[in-house]
Amino acid sequence: MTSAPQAGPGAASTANTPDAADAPDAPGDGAATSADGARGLAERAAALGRELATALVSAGDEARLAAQLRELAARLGGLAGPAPADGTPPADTRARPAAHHGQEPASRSGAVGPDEDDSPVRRGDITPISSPRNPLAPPLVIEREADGSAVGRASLPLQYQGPPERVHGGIVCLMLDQVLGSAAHPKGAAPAYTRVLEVEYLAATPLDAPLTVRGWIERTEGRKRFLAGTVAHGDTITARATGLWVAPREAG
Ligand SMILES: CCCCCCCCCC(=O)SCCNC(=O)CCNC(=O)[C@H](O)C(C)(C)COP(=O)(O)OP(=O)(O)OC[C@H]1O[C@@H](n2cnc3c(N)ncnc32)[C@H](O)[C@@H]1OP(=O)(O)O
Repeated sequence: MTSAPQAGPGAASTANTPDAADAPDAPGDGAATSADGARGLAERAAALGRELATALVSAGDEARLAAQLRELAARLGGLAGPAPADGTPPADTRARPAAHHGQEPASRSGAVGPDEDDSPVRRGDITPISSPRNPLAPPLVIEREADGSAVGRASLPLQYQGPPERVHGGIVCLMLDQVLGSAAHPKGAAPAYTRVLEVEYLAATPLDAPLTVRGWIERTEGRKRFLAGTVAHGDTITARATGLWVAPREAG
């Protein structure tokens, strides 16, 4: 096991998950006009995107869906605030430059990895499982434990369903990839990538229920890091995984 906070690609992908205290206000609270309005706006809009996805896949009649769409549209419009007279977006909400592909991690909360810099769009900011600004992500909130392991928590709504009432197996695997990837990056470790990920599905992973995903390093051999992890609902381990993360040779 490692004991330090991590850095690296897996880490970066998890580090943008906000602490509860740092999380944006609930969506629909009005226009995001604070100094870090771009991030707040993006995260609020992403939250509405998640609500939209849930509404679209939920059983219901068209009238009910239409009402939900109108309500969401109103809340989305409320986030944007009044349009400037000349149509120019305010400076802090302009489209950011395309993502770079550097290795530096990002952290919103500091709970995992060092604090993020102010670079435009950070790789860790956009993963489809942990990013608060990506409406595809639940998001899974990942933190580093004192012993160096990583723990992610999420409750997955209907759009993540595979078999009825169960989380899709690919999503279970995605959560494990992300959390084990975070655990694979103790502070100062070279970036490493998933080389092997084996998942055993032991029991149903329920929708709309608190899930805990854990990952830890079992051993390290040079540039190879062997990981293990679990997904649990309460005391029930619904999946477990082992994996190998490898730093490219050129990383030294
Ligand atoms: C930053 C923010 C964004 C991050 C998002 C979150 C990421 C979440 C995690 C991911 O999704 S990572 C993305 C998916 N993974 C990849 O894209 C990795 C694709 N694979 C590679 O790029 C290369 O395979 C890799 C750099 C990982 C390694 O290539 P190499 O050519 O250097 O090595 P190779 O693949 O031949 O094998 C590496 C070592 O593993 C060993 N190995 C391979 N399979 C094994 C196995 N099954 N069991 C044990 N060892 C195994 C292999 O023998 C070898 O050991 P040795 O170096 O000691 O000889």
